[in-house]
Amino acid sequence: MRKVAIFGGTFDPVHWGHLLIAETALSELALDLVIWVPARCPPHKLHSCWLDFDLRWQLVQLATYDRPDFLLLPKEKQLIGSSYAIETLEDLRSLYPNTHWYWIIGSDAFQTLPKWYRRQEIVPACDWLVAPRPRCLTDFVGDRSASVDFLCQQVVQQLNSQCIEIRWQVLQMPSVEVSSSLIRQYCRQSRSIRYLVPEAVRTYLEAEQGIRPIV
Ligand SMILES: Nc1ncnc2c1ncn2[C@@H]1O[C@H](COP(=O)(O)OP(=O)(O)OP(=O)(O)O)[C@@H](O)[C@H]1O
Ligand SMILES: O=C(O)c1ccc[n+]([C@@H]2O[C@H](COP(=O)([O-])O)[C@@H](O)[C@H]2O)c1
Repeated sequence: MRKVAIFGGTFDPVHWGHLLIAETALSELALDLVIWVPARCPPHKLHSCWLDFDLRWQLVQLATYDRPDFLLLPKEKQLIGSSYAIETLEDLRSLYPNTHWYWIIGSDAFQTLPKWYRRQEIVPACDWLVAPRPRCLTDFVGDRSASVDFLCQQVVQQLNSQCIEIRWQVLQMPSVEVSSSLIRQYCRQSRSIRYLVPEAVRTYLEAEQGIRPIV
């Protein structure tokens, strides 16, 4: 049976943190494939995106094009309207039968799982691979991996109280502070985003969007 992970995100824009997470999942779980799914219209983000869907998709393509085990979901396969996880999974299941499914997610997004649309179906359908994220650990001192475990256990309890069982594990990787919001902030402040995003992403943004300075 094939082992495939879905990596959903807004990717506004894609950054090195995303690539590190996908790479860690691929090698730690010996996955066959990571399918990147940029959300056309993220269901839970109140603010509109900085970059439009076509550009966010194109930047993920630039960041992943040289990796045969990273597959970017073609634009035309992307749902029009809200990008609910269960609908993404249902579509991919029909394309990839005989597959064991994983879902890659940061620990901040994992904390929202007890509120996801049709969670009774999406949660048990995948193994959840949680990437530790410093921004949801600000209240903790000391052992950070223990803190991520603690946060995840709280999510498990909330799900269990809704009679939902979950299979999950924390990815073994250094936690990294980089985020799309930080990239957007740096761009607004005309600060360099070199080494925060792949070079091809940086140069494309600079050329297409006139984003400066990129020293
Ligand atoms: N540095 C990171 N460490 C761990 N998980 C991350 C990191 N960056 C993104 N993720 C996870 O990757 C997935 C997609 O993230 P997304 O595209 O929303 O980027 P983001 O950096 O979280 O964006 P923003 O800063 O706008 O919220 C989410 O599950 C998110 O938690
Ligand atoms: O299905 C849902 O209800 C749902 C609610 C919140 C987030 N998601 C998914 O979580 C993934 C990460 O979202 P984000 O905001 O961190 O980019 C993305 O694939 C979303 O479709 C899904």
